[in-house]
Amino acid sequence: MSFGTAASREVVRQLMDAGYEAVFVGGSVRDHLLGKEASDIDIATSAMPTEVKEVFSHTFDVGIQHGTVLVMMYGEPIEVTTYRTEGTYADHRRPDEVHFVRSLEEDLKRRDFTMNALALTLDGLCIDPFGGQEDIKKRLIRAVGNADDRFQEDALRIIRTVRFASTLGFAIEKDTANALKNNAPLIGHISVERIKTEMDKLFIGKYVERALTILVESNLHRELPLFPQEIGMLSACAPFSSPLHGWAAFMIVGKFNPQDLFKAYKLSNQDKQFLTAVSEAFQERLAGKFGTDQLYKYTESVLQITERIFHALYPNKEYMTIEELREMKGKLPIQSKEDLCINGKDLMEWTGQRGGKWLGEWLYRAERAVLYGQCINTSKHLKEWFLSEFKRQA
Ligand SMILES: Nc1ccn([C@@H]2O[C@H](COP(=O)(O)OP(=O)(O)OP(=O)(O)O)[C@@H](O)[C@H]2O)c(=O)n1
Repeated sequence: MSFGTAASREVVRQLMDAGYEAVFVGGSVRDHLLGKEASDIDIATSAMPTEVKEVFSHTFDVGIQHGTVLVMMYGEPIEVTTYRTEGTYADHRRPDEVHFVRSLEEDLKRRDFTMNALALTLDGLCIDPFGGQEDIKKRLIRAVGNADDRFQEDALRIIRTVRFASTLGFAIEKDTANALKNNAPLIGHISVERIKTEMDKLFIGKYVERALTILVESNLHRELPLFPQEIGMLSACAPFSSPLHGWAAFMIVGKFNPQDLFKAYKLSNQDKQFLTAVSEAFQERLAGKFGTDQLYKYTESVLQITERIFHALYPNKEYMTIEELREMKGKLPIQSKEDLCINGKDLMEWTGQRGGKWLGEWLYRAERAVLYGQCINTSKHLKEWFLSEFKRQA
């Protein structure tokens, strides 16, 4: 099975033709060996950044201080990074300095896990100085060299370990697992944005329950800004079909005030909107409210995760599957305001009155009338309904 896109293969070929070494590296090689479709193909080369720029006519300096040049090939952007070692990591996050080197092995040595320290040549030869292929076969996450060093260099790797446990279902090798526990407090050096990105990936992993257990057993959860006490409950809400479903369960199981959660993990406005809706829907569900109003006002996604959490917390209570929710929602006369057959212009025309606040109020009433079956959603029926109601109120 040949690896890489035509564009990425061409970039490797041209670097080699110019007399440099060039190989595929990183997560895409790992995923390829796992039989998964590889995305985000990275190329590493012995050429210095200035030399890479000499080989190609279309390049961009995206991270040249770290050795990365973006090469445009057949309209596709390809990242090419010079083999490098990294200096000290004063803040446990970013290296203070990088040194460009001509040796691939030196470059692979600075990487986090054996499964990520593999390189693939254009001919499909796997360069694997740290036994990454064997670990992939054994389904093991093992740090390259000394695990303490790897985590101390870059504390994000601590969360990456658990994220990979979630997405790949791999076990963590003993020394790496010990180092994970011992270095847990370093998580404090990572920005919440980065933690959030890793948690997003962790939530949608196929093995999320196992990963959540690892997180707690390694005491990593204590270092996170917020974490629910009831880990079993959180797991019971899994699997999650999107990161937001994971955060919703996290919020409800943890009994967190949504505002505290938003602040702690710096969530986006879009995330906040979704989670606020889940929080409200859950309260209504608890209060025994589940009817036309809820079906109408919440999206299928909000309803689905709310039901899932409700079921996990109250397993003996009745629960609706996504198919049932979808069917019930589908039976509503309208799905949203936009489906209403009339608009403000119609109301102005029928009454001869000018626009104003009253329009919104009457459109809302028309929406409820249709939703609750008091009027059919056609222009003719709505006109009749409206004129009689309007006259009655005048
Ligand atoms: N904290 C990190 C992040 C990345 N890497 C190295 O850089 C490569 C590329 O990292 P990234 O683009 O983040 O990809 P992966 O995390 O490996 O995979 P995915 O794309 O699935 O997130 C990794 O494979 C690994 O060799 C590392 O050593 N330490």
